[in-house]
Amino acid sequence: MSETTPPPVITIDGPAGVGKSTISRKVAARLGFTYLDTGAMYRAAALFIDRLGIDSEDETALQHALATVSIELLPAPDEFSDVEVVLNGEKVGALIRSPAMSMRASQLSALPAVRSRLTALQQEWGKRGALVAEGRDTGTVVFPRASYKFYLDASPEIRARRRALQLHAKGEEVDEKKLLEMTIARDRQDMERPIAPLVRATDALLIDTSDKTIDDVLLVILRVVESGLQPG
Ligand SMILES: Nc1ncnc2c1ncn2[C@@H]1O[C@H](COP(=O)(O)OP(=O)(O)OP(=O)(O)O)[C@@H](O)[C@H]1O
Ligand SMILES: Nc1ccn([C@@H]2O[C@H](COP(=O)(O)O)[C@@H](O)[C@H]2O)c(=O)n1
Repeated sequence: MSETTPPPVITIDGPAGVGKSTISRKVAARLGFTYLDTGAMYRAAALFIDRLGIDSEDETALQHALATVSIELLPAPDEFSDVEVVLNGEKVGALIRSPAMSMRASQLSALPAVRSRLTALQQEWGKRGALVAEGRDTGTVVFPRASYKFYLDASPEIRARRRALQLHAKGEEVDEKKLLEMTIARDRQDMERPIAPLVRATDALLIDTSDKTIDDVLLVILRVVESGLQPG
């Protein structure tokens, strides 16, 4: 029996608002890889569960409902936009990107039924072609044998500041203190859950983005990938 080599996967993990989507989209565009936003899938799953009103303690009901859910990610029109998320045929991009949905996705993503279903769906993506996958556990759990792994980090204050600027640019009202509190709370939830917590894979290259521009970070990643050397 002949073994085929799986398509290459680059994983980019890190805490909330550190720049994973921004950087991953650019890396994917530069390399011609598909961009996989695993956080968008957790957000869509949270919306799905809440709409059905399933008791999050009811593992069997969750497993049953999630077994048939359809979560599609449509390519973003350009490297600056979010992927479009289609939940059971409905475009839900605008509904899942609010700060409230960020927290809800974080709460529900700790549930075993949610994690096992979404991990399986994400691993299917990895079989179809070259990927840049970003999230919290893409280098540790989803694609432990990824070709290249990166872990982005920056202080919560810097991340909340960047998020505030981003929302401000969109004309949204911003309470930076509240954003900081939510960032810290979400990180804690994601880092302290028992299953697939946010942690740097031992073989991931740590990039502290605090004093780096987006282009600096992009350059570091592309240099590693184009050199063909494993980062870890
Ligand atoms: N190195 C950087 N320097 C300055 N701003 C940055 C940098 N990296 C990202 N940003 C900005 O920070 C904001 C948050 O980035 P982004 O949405 O990519 O983070 P994320 O890690 O995907 O967040 P989340 O985990 O909530 O999905 C964006 O406005 C982005 O432009
Ligand atoms: N691999 C992942 C990706 C995301 N999550 C959870 O989803 C929340 C939203 O993710 P964003 O990247 O879109 O902000 C996040 O806070 C995590 O709780 C995850 O568990 N695993």
